[in-house]
Amino acid sequence: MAPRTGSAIAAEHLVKSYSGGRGKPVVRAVDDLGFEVASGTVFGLLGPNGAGKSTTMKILSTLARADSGTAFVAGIDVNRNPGRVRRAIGFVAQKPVSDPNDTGAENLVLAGRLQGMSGRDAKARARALLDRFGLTEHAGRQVKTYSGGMARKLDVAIGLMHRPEVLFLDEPTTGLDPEARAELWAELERMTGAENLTVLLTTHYLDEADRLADRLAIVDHGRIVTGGTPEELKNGLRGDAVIVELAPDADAVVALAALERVGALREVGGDGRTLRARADNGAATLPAALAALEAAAVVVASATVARPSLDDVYLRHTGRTFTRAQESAEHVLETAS
Ligand SMILES: Nc1ncnc2c1ncn2[C@@H]1O[C@H](COP(=O)(O)OP(=O)(O)OP(=O)(O)O)[C@@H](O)[C@H]1O
Repeated sequence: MAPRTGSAIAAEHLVKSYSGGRGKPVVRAVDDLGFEVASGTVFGLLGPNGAGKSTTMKILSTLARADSGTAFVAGIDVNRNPGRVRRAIGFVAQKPVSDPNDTGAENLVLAGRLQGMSGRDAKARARALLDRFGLTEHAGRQVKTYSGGMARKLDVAIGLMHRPEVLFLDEPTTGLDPEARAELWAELERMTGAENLTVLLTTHYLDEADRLADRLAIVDHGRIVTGGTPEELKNGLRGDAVIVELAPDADAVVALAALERVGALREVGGDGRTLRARADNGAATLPAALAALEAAAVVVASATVARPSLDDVYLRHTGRTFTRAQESAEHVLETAS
């Protein structure tokens, strides 16, 4: 496959398996996965822990080799020319890369020098990036004194030192508090506009994908289950979500049957005490839904109507809510550790 003009990333039929270790089955982390990212755009890979996002990113950034499939990054074949790909990309991993005992400015200049920049160029670029990320007044402080949000911004700046064409951001805001997340989102939005960068972002936060990604792909069990702009994905669902939270002793089976009898509701389903359905006009349908539940002697704790969210998109394509998928992935990780 040759990359299409205008696409900064083009991946096709990628497969990567890991041995599960002593007597355990092989894990197919990436399973026939492919997508394209237009130059100068932000593309999000959204999925719960273990979906295969990091493995995909590692293949595209040459840190891992696919068992099969092809991938071009910045027009370069990752299998044939990994060295050239590395020079064209920046990679911001989940773990910090800065030296905690050096200052922010020292970390940036060192990163630039390692990438082959002259001392003067590295210092000028470091100054510009410190300014862009609001770190100028902290430039002379050791990184170990930075807050989590500041250290994360520095990691992104380090990834940008050598002016990459494509930036990989692996779960950029995991572990940050809500305020630091919001601040980093704003910085990332400004940065992508100013640097004419292509960004591939992985995240398990629905709101992060919704806010930052021009287009996104939802990944589940190593495969892309659906993709598009956040708006396209949400509009594809037609109608509002009607969400009913049952009281603790309510019978969920009886409640589901009652909702299924309401003509204006479709896709009625349940996840524990939370029941969900779709309706063309959620607000107009809610009274009938509540009346049906009352007639069936089901006690309701709360009921809401919402415009479609990416969680609804995820549910439609995978059969489970994102929160449930994330919880079960975390359970697997805890059991394994
Ligand atoms: N080096 C490895 N050896 C064995 N199994 C691995 C390895 N790396 C990843 N896996 C497995 O491959 C699957 C996909 O993992 P991957 O890290 O790509 O998912 P992810 O969506 O990025 O999740 P996370 O957000 O937790 O990083 C998981 O089942 C994981 O346990």
